[in-house]
Amino acid sequence: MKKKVYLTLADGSVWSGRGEIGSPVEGEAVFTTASCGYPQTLTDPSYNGQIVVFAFPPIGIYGVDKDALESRRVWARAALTTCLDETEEGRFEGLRSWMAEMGCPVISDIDTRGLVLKIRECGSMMGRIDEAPRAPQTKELPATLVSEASCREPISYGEGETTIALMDYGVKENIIRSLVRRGCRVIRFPHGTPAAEVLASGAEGILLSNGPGDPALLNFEAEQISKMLGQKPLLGVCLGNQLLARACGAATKKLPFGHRGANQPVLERATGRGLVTSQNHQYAVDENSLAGTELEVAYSHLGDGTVEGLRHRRFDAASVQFHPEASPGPEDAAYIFDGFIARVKAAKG
Ligand SMILES: NC(=O)CC[C@H](N)C(=O)O
Repeated sequence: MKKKVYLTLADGSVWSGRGEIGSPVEGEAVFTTASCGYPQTLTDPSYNGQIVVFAFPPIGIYGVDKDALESRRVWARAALTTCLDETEEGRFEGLRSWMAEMGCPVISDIDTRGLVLKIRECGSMMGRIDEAPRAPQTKELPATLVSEASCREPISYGEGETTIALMDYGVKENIIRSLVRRGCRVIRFPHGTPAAEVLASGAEGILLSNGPGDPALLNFEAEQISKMLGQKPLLGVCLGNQLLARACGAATKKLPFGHRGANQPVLERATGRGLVTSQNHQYAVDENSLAGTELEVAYSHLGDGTVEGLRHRRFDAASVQFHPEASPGPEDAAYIFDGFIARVKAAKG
C-alpha cells in the first residue's frame, strides 16, 4: 500500500512523495533528463548506490521489456518520479509491479522539478527515503560499489574470431551485445583480475567497462590497466575512460551534478563533428591533470567543456566518457565500437 514517504537530503531539505518502502533507503540523489529508457537506466550497474530522480514525467508508460535490460537486477536504490504510470495491462509487465519484484522502491507524486533545480544548484548529495523526515546517516558512497556489480568468474560470450577481454567494473550488457553483434568473442573478467591473467587469455583487444562510484578509489584497477597499456588495442567507456586517465597518471574530479541523459552534446575534436550522446556520470577527467601525460583530449562536452574522451599519443588506447552502446539513448556514437574492432583486427594482422 502506498504511503506518504519523505526524501531528506543532506542539506536538510525535505521532499514528500508516495510509495512503498520496506526499510529506509539511503543513496546519492542524482537526476537524469532522459525521456525514455527507464528500464535500462534502473538496471545500469553504474547507478549502484544512487537514488535516481527522473526529470521527465511520467515514467512507466510502456512497462518493462525484460529482454532489453542492462543487467539482471535493479541497481538504483530508488526511483523518484512526479508521475508514475501504473498501467499493468499491455504487452509488458508494469513498472510498479516489476520494481516491487526487484525490491526497489518507486516514489511518485514528488516534486521532481524542484528536486532537479535543487541538485543543479547545490550538487548531487546523499539522501534518505523514510516514513518520516530523517537526515541521511551515510556521508559518502562505499568503495565496494564496483565489486558488488562486477562478475565473480570469467564469462564467455559469442563465437566470433576477434577476442575482446572486457574488464567488468559493472558493465552494461549492451556493451557485450554490441561487441558480439560485430563478430567478437567476449571474455568478461572480474574487476580484480590481474593484468597478466587478462593478457594470457588470448585477448586481442581490451575494453574497460562503465561502472559505479568514484574512480579515484580504484587504485588496483588503474594499476592493472597501466600494465596492459601498449600490449593490445584498448577502449575505455565511461568509468573505463576515467580509469585509463588514472592509469596514465592523470586525475579525475567530481562534477557538481554530472551528466545523465540521452541528449548530451559532444564535440569530436578531430573532425569538428557534433554527437548527441547517452551519458551517466558524476566524475570527469581533470583536463589540467593531462599535462605531462601522453593523453590528449579527443572529445569534449559542448555544454560545460569537460573532457568527454581521450586518445593516447603513443599507444593504441582511446576512451569515451559517453556511451556508444546507448541503451537508453541515441546511437550516434556506435561507430566507436566499429573503429575499435577495426584497430584490433589490424593489430593482429
Ligand atoms: N557510467 C559510468 O561508468 C559512471 C562512471 C563513474 N561512476 C561516474 O559516476 O562518473
